[in-house]
Amino acid sequence: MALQQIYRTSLSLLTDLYQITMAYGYWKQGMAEREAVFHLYFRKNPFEGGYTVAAGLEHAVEYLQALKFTEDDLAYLGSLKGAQGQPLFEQEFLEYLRQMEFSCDVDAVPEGTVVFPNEPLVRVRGPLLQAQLIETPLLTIINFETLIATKAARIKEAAKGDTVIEFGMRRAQGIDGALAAARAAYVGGADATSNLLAGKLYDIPVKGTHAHSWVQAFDTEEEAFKAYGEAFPKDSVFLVDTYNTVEGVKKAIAVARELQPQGFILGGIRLDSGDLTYLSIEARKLLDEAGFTGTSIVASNDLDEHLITHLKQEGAKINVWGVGTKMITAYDQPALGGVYKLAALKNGEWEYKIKLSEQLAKTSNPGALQVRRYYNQERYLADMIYNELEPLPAQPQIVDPVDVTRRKTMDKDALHKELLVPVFQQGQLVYTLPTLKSIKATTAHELSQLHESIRRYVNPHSYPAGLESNLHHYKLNLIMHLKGTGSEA
Ligand SMILES: Nc1ncnc2c1ncn2[C@@H]1O[C@H](COP(=O)(O)OP(=O)(O)OP(=O)(O)O)[C@@H](O)[C@H]1O
Ligand SMILES: O=P(O)(O)OC[C@H]1O[C@H](OP(=O)(O)OP(=O)(O)O)[C@H](O)[C@@H]1O
Ligand SMILES: O=C(O)c1cccnc1
Repeated sequence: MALQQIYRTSLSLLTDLYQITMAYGYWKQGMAEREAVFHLYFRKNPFEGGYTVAAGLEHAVEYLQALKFTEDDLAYLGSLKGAQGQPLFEQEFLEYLRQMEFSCDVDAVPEGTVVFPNEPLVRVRGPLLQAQLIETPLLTIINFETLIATKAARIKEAAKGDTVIEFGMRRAQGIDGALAAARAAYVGGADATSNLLAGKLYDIPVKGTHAHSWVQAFDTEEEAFKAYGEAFPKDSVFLVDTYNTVEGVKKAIAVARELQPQGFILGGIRLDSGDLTYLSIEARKLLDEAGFTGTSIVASNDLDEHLITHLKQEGAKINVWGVGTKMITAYDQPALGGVYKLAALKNGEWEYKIKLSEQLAKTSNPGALQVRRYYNQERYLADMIYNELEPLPAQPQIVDPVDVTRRKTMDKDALHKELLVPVFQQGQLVYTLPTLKSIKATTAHELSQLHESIRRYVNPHSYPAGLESNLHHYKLNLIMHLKGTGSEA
């Protein structure tokens, strides 16, 4: 219950006011218990990339498990006044909220899974009032963590097997921005964090070096290195760029030699400014010549996947990457833009719902959706978004979302997996939350199943993911019906 521990016992008011006003309205209309289906999905991969890494489910589960209005919450809601000073909500409604127990079915894509636009990451089916109420917090949690996990995956990919340490806490968007992002970065690919509380809460390995102030606090750089080396004879990484980087490396080597008889091991040096390619090459030469071939070269300073790729292409001799601001804030795209849309409502029979949009691609999808991922021994082949409430044809076609005349015919039973798995059934948790380490392993495996051309940064290929053709046609007809333009031929 990490989030609750940090903040407070109830997060039930962590939602937009309009969720509660709609809840009140549904309750008054007698619609509160009508069965509804909502989907949480995004429309575009972040960072102009070719994939997205799902994250945040564990926090979403924690939130849903604790969804209960406390006396304090209800007193606050009871104190809210409308424009004429009248109470906003009737006492009887507050009583309904007091008795409310979460009873939805929730299906979701496990954390670490690679996902693509328009695929539901979470599907909620249950009483309309409840399923609506949880829109905002689900989006808050899943949007942010998925965004950061994706950024971290890109950065880890650029590092090509080198260690990546998340150094971003000081630049994060507030406290939870630091904690949730540290976890998401680990899910995506970071190997460790400098954030101690995240390390404790989530069991993420913690790592670090020292700051420039440590060096400044001593009369000379040598004294600073020596003092740090005496404190940490087996775990020292010296920051060498406070005054002159090349001289700093030479001093680090001299101190390491001096302390060697006492069993000192120089774990690494860190570069935090200047030309990281040139300086790392020079540092590597000096270290190797002095016999410190196992000493790591850590680099930090505004790094991201593009700069890391560039430095590697230039031949930089860096093997540990400290990445802060650009990873923890998803600097080049600060929000994922995931949405939560009503897709079906029961009125005796299921009625399918869509939200119209100017563009077909932005119009939401009706039904109770599942994603079937076809794959072979080597890689993932294609994803089919289909309506679980309707039968699947034996040879379903996947419709290309960009060019609807392009179709891919699949054998329904060809090797596949369903991405959404049961998480809550009638409000009861039925999902065993994987450990963070196994989620991280899932991410690495998932990424390995994507063709390189989908993982590249510049103009990545788009992975084939589209609607099953019956669903596609149903959607087109519904759009034409709602627009009053008849139906598809
Ligand atoms: N070889 C390189 N090619 C491209 N960019 C580099 C290279 N080496 C370093 N950089 C990047 O150039 C930017 C400027 O670095 P520089 O150290 O000159 O300035 P700075 O960040 O203001 O330094 P300081 O931390 O001392 O204030 C940083 O984002 C750094 O990561
Ligand atoms: O650059 P980031 O990816 O965010 O990584 C974290 C940065 O935080 C620290 O320094 P800080 O930025 O506090 O000071 P500095 O810029 O003067 O080194 C560290 O030395 C890194 O440079
Ligand atoms: O341990 C480090 O070197 C570190 C930690 C946070 C931010 N920058 C660097």
